[in-house]
Amino acid sequence: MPHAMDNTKKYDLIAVGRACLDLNAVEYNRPMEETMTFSKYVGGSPANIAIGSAKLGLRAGFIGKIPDDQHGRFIQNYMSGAGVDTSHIVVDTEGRKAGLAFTEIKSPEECSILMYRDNVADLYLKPEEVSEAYIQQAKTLLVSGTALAQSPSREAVLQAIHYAKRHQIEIIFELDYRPYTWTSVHETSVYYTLVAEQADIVIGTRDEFDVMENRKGENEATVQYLFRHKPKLIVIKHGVEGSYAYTKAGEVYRGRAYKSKVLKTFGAGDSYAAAFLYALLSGKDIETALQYGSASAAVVVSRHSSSEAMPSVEEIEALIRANA
Ligand SMILES: Nc1ncnc2c1ncn2[C@@H]1O[C@H](COP(=O)(O)OP(=O)(O)O)[C@@H](O)[C@H]1O
Ligand SMILES: O=C(O)C[C@@H](O)[C@H](O)C(=O)COP(=O)(O)O
Repeated sequence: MPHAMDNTKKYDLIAVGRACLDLNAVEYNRPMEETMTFSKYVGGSPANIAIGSAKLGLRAGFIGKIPDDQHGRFIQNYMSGAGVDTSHIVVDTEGRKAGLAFTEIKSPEECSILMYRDNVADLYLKPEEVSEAYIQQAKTLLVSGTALAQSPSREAVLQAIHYAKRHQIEIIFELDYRPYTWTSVHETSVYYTLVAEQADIVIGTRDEFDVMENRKGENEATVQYLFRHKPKLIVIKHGVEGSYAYTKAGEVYRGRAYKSKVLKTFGAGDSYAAAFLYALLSGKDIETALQYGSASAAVVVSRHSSSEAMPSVEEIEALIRANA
């Protein structure tokens, strides 16, 4: 990370995409139909990553659009209380709503998410609402793939990427594939490929890279292709099987998942990304960053939420030490 030690930058990471609500089943181990109560948390993958990395001590900012209602104000207050700069979150003026993610916890292994994403404010962020001066103050720009699903959010993200490139800000692309937001896998593949080719770091699950390639692929072929373009670091996650980090120089690192008392499986990816990026941006090596990501995910899958559950540096380091 060339900018890792650049202290002239006001922000370590600015995330662009959705800040929404998670409504997590309070009664576990039963289907959604029988779940009567839900707890409210801030959610949305890039918001979770910004919150998680701020909790770890990164200076994080956020670009997105929230509704002009109680939910929008809850999101903004929570994020700002968590230490995320919310000065460039735009408030919608056209009656759009917050995205909702109801979670079902049927068993620790069997979890699913029911998303309500019609007319959601986040997908209406416009390119003219993205500030070049703000992005210029960041070491890295984290782009969520879901924000590419529809216009004008798609153009807003492409605009943000253009500003980042203009000012040599590193681009991190989190594939963050949410099928309900897209109308066609071909379209997803086109935009994912376009952005992945321009990013410095690409992070996703094996399944998400398959969506990008629109075929069932293999890690070797994926990285070989992307390394012919801009990426210099590619992280491919394989759930409980762990994850791999590939560098353009040809190194391959394996991160193993830590044992955890799993309550639910969602939140793993966002907590992994927050801690992995925290470690890299703090100047740690890739092997250590993989341990941070895995440890952070192991903590979050044992807790009820994705955002509120994000661990501290001390918790992550204690878990790594305990598994050394
Ligand atoms: N059940 C689990 N127990 C412990 N760690 C897990 C578990 N599931 C995932 N992880 C960790 O979280 C990382 C990301 O999980 P993964 O399921 O691949 O991503 P996503 O949540 O984005 O689908 C994994 O590489 C692993 O380190
Ligand atoms: O990203 C969303 O809109 C939903 C998230 O807030 C939710 O907590 C979640 O699904 C996180 O899952 P992950 O991708 O496994 O981290």
